[in-house]
Amino acid sequence: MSESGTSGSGRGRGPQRAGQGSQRGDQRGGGASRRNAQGRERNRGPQRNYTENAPSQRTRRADPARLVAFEVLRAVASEDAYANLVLPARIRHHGLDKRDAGFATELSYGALRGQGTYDAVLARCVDRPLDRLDPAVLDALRIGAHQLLAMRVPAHAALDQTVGLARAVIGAGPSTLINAVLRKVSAHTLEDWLELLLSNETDATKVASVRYAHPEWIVRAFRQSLVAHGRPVTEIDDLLEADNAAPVVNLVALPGLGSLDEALENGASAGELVEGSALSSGGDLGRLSSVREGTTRVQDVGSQLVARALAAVDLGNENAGTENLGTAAGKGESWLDLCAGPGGKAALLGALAHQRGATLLANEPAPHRAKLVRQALGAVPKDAWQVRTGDGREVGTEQAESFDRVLVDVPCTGLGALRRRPESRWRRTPKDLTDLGPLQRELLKSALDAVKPGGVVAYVTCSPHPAETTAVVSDALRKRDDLELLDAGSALDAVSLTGHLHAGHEMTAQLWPHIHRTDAMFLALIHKKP
Ligand SMILES: C[S@@+](CC[C@H](N)C(=O)[O-])C[C@H]1O[C@@H](n2cnc3c(N)ncnc32)[C@H](O)[C@@H]1O
Repeated sequence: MSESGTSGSGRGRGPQRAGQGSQRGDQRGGGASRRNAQGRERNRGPQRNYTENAPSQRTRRADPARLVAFEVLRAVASEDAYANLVLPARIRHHGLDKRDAGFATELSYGALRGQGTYDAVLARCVDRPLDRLDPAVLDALRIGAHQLLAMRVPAHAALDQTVGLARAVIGAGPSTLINAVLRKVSAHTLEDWLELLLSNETDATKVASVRYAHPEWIVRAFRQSLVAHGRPVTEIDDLLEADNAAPVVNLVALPGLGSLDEALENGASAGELVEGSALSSGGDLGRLSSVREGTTRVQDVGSQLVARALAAVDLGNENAGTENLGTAAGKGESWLDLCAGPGGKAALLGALAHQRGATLLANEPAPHRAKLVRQALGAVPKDAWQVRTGDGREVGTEQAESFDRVLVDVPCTGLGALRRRPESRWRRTPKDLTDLGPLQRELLKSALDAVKPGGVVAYVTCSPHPAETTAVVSDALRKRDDLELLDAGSALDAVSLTGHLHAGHEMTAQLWPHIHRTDAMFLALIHKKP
């Protein structure tokens, strides 16, 4: 299907751009593409050469990779599905090879992330409001727009294949509309479209919203978040842009149990922010025996840093101390992970607890997630941990003043991990913030009740929003006089390899995708006075 053109896809600001991949093309004929090892179609040229055929004479077959992307978008829109769960299942179902799987991933994630920008473009090319289009047609248009505006796909291939897909799965009538609309889309580059759409727009929030494909409320929320955590508001563009890049995959070797050697021998590179971490080279991690055994796990570096920071707090006990004190530090301590599912931080904490002769109770109310916690802890010797399936709000009264270290990683909006969940920015609403606030406060209260005098609670969210970070912590501190904040920025520095993350502000700490290349993880360390 692909015909040659010349290559070129400039880096620009806007929705996810396909990076510069290797130019080794796949030379299969028929419906197969000339995709490189990253699944990107090669030889995208600035010129727009269309086949002369009318839509009815063009391909009627759906290219399997595009079909997978279409099915992912449909499941997200009509079944409230999560793209990261649907995509692997659809890839398996259609038997895509590595290149086509890469292409389908980039196409589905990119079309979902960039939806706001593409809808603004499409609105200029369609003769009716977008919400009056058949939702399946709109998804096909979004897929076409992403190929035309942000991927290295030749325009004729993007058009032919998207129209072919529409003919095969939606019908002949809609494919004519899709053909006409995508031709209009292809008349300009993304930068030219943004210029056309935004040159007369004076509202900076609207500009950022369309340019970086984020809802306006999130643009405003991120500005507030930057300010709340002591960062210049001028970083907003970098922050929004970081959300549109495909996230790196980090690995953690469970301390005392796992090793990164195998991952490093297979192309991973050593992590620069925290010990025991590596940057995956991609591909199927299941080929690594250490990953299959569960002693090496996929985990964002931000999560690794906050878990290690909690474990490293010097509680002033004879036995407790920093990791450098070796296995005696923390001996005999009880640790609690109050909101543990699916168990990423619990696995790291469990391994650290085992190393030090401490024990971990991991709590999770959702039975299927509690099962995931057990699986995550599977590589850690069983005498070091237990899983409780129940409401974390009850632990504070049931097991008052029982734990030396408590992690309370509360359910949150996930605004700090938008790059991982391509659809979530369009699903979340400001109401989620207000709905989650009471639960976050009750869980923190339970954690503070459950910790022993002299112990420490780590309040963690994967969101930088002040409503679910600093406001929750200051409310808790206002209500009691037996609490004090420890310096979370210094605690993160102490467990980082660089020693200076510059994440701290007014005793709490905030990591950022555009600064630290981690999820936007928030940490407050609250010490209960002895
Ligand atoms: C942000 S996630 C925790 C992530 C986890 N710490 C990890 O690193 O894998 C929040 C968890 O809190 C759980 N949760 C929801 N309501 C809860 C409650 N009332 N008590 C305890 N946990 C709750 C959710 O099911 C979810 O698994």
